[in-house]
Amino acid sequence: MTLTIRDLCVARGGLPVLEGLNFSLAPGQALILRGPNGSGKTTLLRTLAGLQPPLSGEIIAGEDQIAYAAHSDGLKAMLTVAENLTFWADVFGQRDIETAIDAFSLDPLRDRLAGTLSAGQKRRLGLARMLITGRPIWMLDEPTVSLDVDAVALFASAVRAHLGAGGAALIATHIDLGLEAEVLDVTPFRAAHDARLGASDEAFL
Ligand SMILES: Nc1ncnc2c1ncn2[C@@H]1O[C@H](COP(=O)(O)OP(=O)(O)OP(=O)(O)O)[C@@H](O)[C@H]1O
Repeated sequence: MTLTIRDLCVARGGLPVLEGLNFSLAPGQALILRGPNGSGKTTLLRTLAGLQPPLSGEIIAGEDQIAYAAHSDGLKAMLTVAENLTFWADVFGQRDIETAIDAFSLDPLRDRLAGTLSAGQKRRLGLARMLITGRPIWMLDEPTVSLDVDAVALFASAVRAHLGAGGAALIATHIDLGLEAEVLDVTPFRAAHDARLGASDEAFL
């Protein structure tokens, strides 16, 4: 299923951050989101993932197509690595956690409490969750933060495999992942009056 964005305006605290966005993401395609700090990449991803409404425009995607990995890993500290993945498998109606464990080399950690993992290990587990969702369109916000070189390579391989299986990915990242991907620089779409100019109490949760 292709994700189609038409004349989209995304906002923060009611103030436009990015506007006039038009693009699509087809099966097998990766798109890298670029732009300086504060330019609106997270706001865009959150809007596409359905966590906040757009100010205007259209997001055309089928139901339950999008899986989102935010800055935080969303792990349950008192569950083990395997239990975290099983929990998410239950949420998304999936069974297989071994593919995700293999993809992110989590087997030696499978019985460790998630709360005891290092930052990079937590990130690997958070990213492994994407495979568990069974959803075709991945939205990833700075997925490689805390990852070492080997883990970045694991992540890039997982994305490649996902694309090869007909999935798609929209990835906000400042580093080169070595993926065959188009780049969408959000800079030209920054709203004339952006959220930096106004105050808002709205926090990203
Ligand atoms: N609480 C807030 N009140 C007002 N503006 C905010 C608030 N939080 C974020 N913003 C602003 O919203 C805009 C978009 O931020 P966003 O996090 O989407 O950018 P980003 O491109 O993901 O940045 P980064 O590369 O630093 O992660 C920025 O101008 C930011 O300063």
